[in-house]
Amino acid sequence: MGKVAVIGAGLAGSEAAFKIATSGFKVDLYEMRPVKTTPAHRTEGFAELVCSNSLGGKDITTGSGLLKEEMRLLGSLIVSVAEEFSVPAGGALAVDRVKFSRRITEILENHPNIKVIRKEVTQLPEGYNFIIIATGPLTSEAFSKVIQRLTGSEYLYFYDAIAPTVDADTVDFSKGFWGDRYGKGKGDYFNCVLNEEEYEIFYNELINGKQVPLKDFEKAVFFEGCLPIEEMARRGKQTLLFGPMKPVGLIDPKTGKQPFAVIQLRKENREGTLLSLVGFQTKLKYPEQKRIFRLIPALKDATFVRLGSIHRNTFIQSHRVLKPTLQLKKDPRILFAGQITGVEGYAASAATGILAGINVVRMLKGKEPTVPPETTMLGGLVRYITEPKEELQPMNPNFSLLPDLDKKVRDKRRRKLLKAERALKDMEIFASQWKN
Ligand SMILES: Cc1cc2nc3c(=O)[nH]c(=O)nc-3n(C[C@H](O)[C@H](O)[C@H](O)COP(=O)(O)OP(=O)(O)OC[C@H]3O[C@@H](n4cnc5c(N)ncnc54)[C@H](O)[C@@H]3O)c2cc1C
Repeated sequence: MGKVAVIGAGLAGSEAAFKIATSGFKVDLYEMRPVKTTPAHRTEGFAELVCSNSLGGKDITTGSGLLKEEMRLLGSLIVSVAEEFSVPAGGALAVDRVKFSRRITEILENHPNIKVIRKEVTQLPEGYNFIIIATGPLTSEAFSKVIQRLTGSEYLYFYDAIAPTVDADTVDFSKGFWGDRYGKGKGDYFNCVLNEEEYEIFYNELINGKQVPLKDFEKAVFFEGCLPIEEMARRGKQTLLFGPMKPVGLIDPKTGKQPFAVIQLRKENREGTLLSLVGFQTKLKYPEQKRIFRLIPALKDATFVRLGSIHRNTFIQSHRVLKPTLQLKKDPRILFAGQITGVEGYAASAATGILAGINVVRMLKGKEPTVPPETTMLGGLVRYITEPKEELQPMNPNFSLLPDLDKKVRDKRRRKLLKAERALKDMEIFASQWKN
């Protein structure tokens, strides 16, 4: 029988170890807490929720709700324990975080196939047939260096500067034009145009917007390369016009002139259904981001599918180093799961842990590793993080990750419902067949 190590007993590592153990295989689960802790964790419990106590919405017409339903079909430990200790939270699955983590710890510590080893892993442990790395966004420094050696240093990020992303369907394309600066490129940018007066209003709101207070461990100096947009604006009224809002090299076809200022939107996925605001990473509070960015004429009615943020986050460039099966291309006996792969949020991290566990079980049985169909949220998510692109930014589950099944259906909710039903049907088949 093969030997498996799972490193990190967070959301992803707990799911992976549980899947392997309940499939009848032995697994060593390494967790460094309480011997060494992270700047965000407070306890020694497994699957500790470090911030919000919510695992996101339950409605299957939301990306996060659909993903959790798929996880349930795959026998998720996190989802079943979350339901056991849920607390009222409207449409969201929120939990009593202490009882939740305590129960998961109990289940894993008492499982006959799991051996828990409480120590910081500083080298890749030897003597294992398969290793799952699930050390999360706050991977210890010593182990980050190991990952860096495994993936190549240029493929490991330590800070995460996320720019807001909007649903392309909600952008007013009459308030700007497509084009690259100096005509270089393939026309992947949409330029939202602002005149002087619009810029003035936007600028004043931006510098006075309410910011999220920095947590102690985040009080790092911002890199010049990823300054929050409002920080940059505070350096002077002209700074943005020479930075991310510079209009040079762009001619508005409507006026034949260079606009006063632009905000560029870049396609975030192949289909172009998601567009991100280039260079607009921010520490503004979420409601402030929506209010202020909707002052940009083209974004007046925009739906934000992701809001901007900057925080410490260790993650690999999965699209360069991982297969969709979550195996390291260079060494397929090593798999990655959780936020370190570039997915974001409790549920998405846990879901990738289940997939890593499934693939290790398959390989232990001498079978090829697998990926859920692309019509499922988990299938869409792992394809998204591993498909070729310029750069990876952490990704939440979102409906635009799934192929459009019926473009003719106008009603958005109905289209989502159709996608969700199809996803669940396909996941049910996958869940019943992955063991074969
Ligand atoms: C400050 C902060 C706030 C967040 N808030 C939210 C939120 O509100 N909602 C949300 O959905 N998501 C939030 N996230 C994201 C969320 O934490 C992650 O998506 C999720 O916890 C990731 O799961 P994971 O299993 O990948 O990592 P974790 O849950 O972090 O698990 C990784 C585990 O690995 C252990 N470990 C690290 N290095 C080593 C080592 N060398 N040896 C042994 N063990 C090691 C850690 O102790 C930890 O237990 C937040 C993240 C951070 C950092």
